[in-house]
Amino acid sequence: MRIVVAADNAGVELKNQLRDLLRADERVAEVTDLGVPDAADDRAYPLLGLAAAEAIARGEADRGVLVCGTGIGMAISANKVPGVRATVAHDSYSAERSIKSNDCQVITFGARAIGPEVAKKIVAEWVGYRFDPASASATKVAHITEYENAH
Ligand SMILES: O=C(CO)[C@H](O)COP(=O)(O)O
Repeated sequence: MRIVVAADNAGVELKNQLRDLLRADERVAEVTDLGVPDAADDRAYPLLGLAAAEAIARGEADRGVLVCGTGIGMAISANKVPGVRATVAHDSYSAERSIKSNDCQVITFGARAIGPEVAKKIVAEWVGYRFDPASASATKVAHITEYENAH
């Protein structure tokens, strides 16, 4: 699994912790950090979120972990990229269902809303989940893709 990570300056500290966790995870083949590198970089969250989602849409990464203050702006931004599904998931069950029900490639966190240890636990679990393309949920996700392709 190849994972892209990105954050604005509100989320950079948590992003760096999650990046390091993922780099130490033997289930993860590659972790690409699109920035920001530190809190002095004040690029707005959509620039980072869109860049990460575009990397997934181009097939350069399988999944993304995005962090801003709330996680909301990153999710909205990533969802604008055709083919990419993203959500905030600050609890274990939502993170699991974001993969198993929704085939989301992107999970987002709000560094001002969740503690780092909870976020790390959720990410470690999230890496282990897989979407089943033969599941009943796949038919539902297909409606989203069909809409996207038709507009
Ligand atoms: O949380 C954010 C966007 O959802 C971002 O980190 C801060 O955005 P702002 O409240 O507009 O500064």
